[in-house]
Amino acid sequence: MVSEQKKLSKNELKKWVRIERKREYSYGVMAKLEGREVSELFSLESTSIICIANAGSGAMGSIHFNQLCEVLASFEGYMEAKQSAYGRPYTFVKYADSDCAKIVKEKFHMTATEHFDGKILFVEYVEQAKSPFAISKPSEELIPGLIFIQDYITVEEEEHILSELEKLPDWKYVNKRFVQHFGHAYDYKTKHVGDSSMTSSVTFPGFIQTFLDKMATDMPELPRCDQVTVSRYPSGSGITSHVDTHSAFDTAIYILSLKSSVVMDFKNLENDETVSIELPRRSLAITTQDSRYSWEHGIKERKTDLLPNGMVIERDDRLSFTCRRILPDSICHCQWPQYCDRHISTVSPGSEVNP
Ligand SMILES: O=C(O)CCC(=O)C(=O)O
Ligand SMILES: [Fe+2]
Repeated sequence: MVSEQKKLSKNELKKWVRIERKREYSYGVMAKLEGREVSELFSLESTSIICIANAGSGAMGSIHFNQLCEVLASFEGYMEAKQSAYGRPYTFVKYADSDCAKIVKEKFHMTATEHFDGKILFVEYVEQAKSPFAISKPSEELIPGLIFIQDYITVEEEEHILSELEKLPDWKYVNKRFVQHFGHAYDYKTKHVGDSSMTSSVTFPGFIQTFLDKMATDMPELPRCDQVTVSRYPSGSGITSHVDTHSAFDTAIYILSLKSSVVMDFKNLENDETVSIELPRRSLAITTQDSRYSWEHGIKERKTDLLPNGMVIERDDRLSFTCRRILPDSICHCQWPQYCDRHISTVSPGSEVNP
């Protein structure tokens, strides 16, 4: 580096020193906010995840997150970006592999480009475990009966579903979120199959049918769904802790997360123990057994989430599919009579019925 510096003119050297100072400052801010040493933040080996240390929600005069994503998404292998919590001026971006990430790092690190009006980015590789893309594997032991599949759909499948969802008219507003119901007519007021004031359509749009067929093929032992609720959660909204009504739906409830990850809290009704897990975008969570019948699940109303590995990230708008099979005779045969609505007619305060 010293010999290279010698070749620089005085002005170039001054500029270089200024950029170096900015870089050190950005890394210092990030280390402080992450509660780590600068040396622990980044990986010297190339990885598929990069961190833009000076662009994010709290970066003054910096590049807006959406603008950043738009540019970085135009590079091959782009999968997803996660923004740190508000006030944390850095962003993590995941590519399909380290070769794709390398092209982006080499293009932008310490370099002014036309993409960002000459602004310079500081780009480093990050190890998966120290990133918000750490594999989140909620253990079956923590929440019995919960089946979790990371990356159940591909980036392309998610893109297709999201573009189809954009076209849907008539979202209904319910408790700060928006919903659409598809499939088997089901009346949420009477809790019976039949007349439905809230069902958009009893036949599924093609892109939902394709998804249901995929699940039926992959998991033939589980109930085949005939009812789908599509929910759109503006950042900051959530869903009250609840158990999907026993007598309304069959033994497995499927939740597909789209566009943004979120932390979902599960509460064991036997001892009030709470376990929070991340539902990354494109993942599928299936509640069966205890997780279906004797644990509540809900999403807190807040704009940021603390991930299991300690990272704090900003929520984006999230969409989800909740897929279920309706019990035609409304009779539940579960082994949790103490929590079953065939025995209990009242619902605990604050809970939602058939969200
Ligand atoms: O949207 C989600 O992630 C969960 C929705 C849910 O729990 C429900 O609709 O019953
Ligand atoms: Fe639910």
